[in-house]
Amino acid sequence: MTDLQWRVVLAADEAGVSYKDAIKADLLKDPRVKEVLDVGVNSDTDKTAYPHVAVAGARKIAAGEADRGIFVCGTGMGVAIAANKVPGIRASVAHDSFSVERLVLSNNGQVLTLGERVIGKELARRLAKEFLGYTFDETSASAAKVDAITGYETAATDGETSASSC
Ligand SMILES: O=C[C@H](O)[C@H](O)COP(=O)(O)O
Repeated sequence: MTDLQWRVVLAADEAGVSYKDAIKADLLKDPRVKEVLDVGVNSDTDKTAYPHVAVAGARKIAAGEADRGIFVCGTGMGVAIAANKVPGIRASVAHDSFSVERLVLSNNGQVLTLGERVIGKELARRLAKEFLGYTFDETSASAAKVDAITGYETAATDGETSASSC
C-alpha cells in the first residue's frame, strides 16, 4: 500500500492483553492507522486460549478485512504458530528491531507477534510502531522466496507432497 493507511487487527490471550491494549491505544493515535480491529480478549479474566484469538485475527487478514496483525501472548510463539495455520498468513515473533524489519522486508509477514512475559512494554510498543513503517517490495530478491512458501502452502492445500523449487 502506498498511503500507509493501515487496517490493523489485534489479538491477545490473558497473558498478552495488557500489551495488546497499550499498543491499541498507540495505534488509535497513529496517523498511519485508519482502522483498528480488536478480536480480544479484553480482560485478563477471559481465559480464551491463544489459538482461538490468533486464528480469528489471522482470518481477518486472509479475508481482506485487515492489512496487518499484532498478536500478543505470553511468549509470542503460540499466537504465531496458530496464526500460521491460516492459509496465506505469515506470522512470526520478533523481539528486536532488525527482526521486525526482516519480518516484512524478507518474509512479507503480515503478523507481528510479541511475548508479554519476555520483553518490556516500552520495547513492545516501539516494535509495533516500527512494524507499520515497513512495506514489502514485490520487486525485491526476497519475493521469489516468499512465493516459494506460498507454493508449498498451495501444494499442501491441494494434497500434494511437494512444491517446485524457485
Ligand atoms: O505460547 C503460548 C503463550 O505463551 C500463552 O500465553 C501461554 O500458554 P501456556 O499457558 O500454555 O504456557
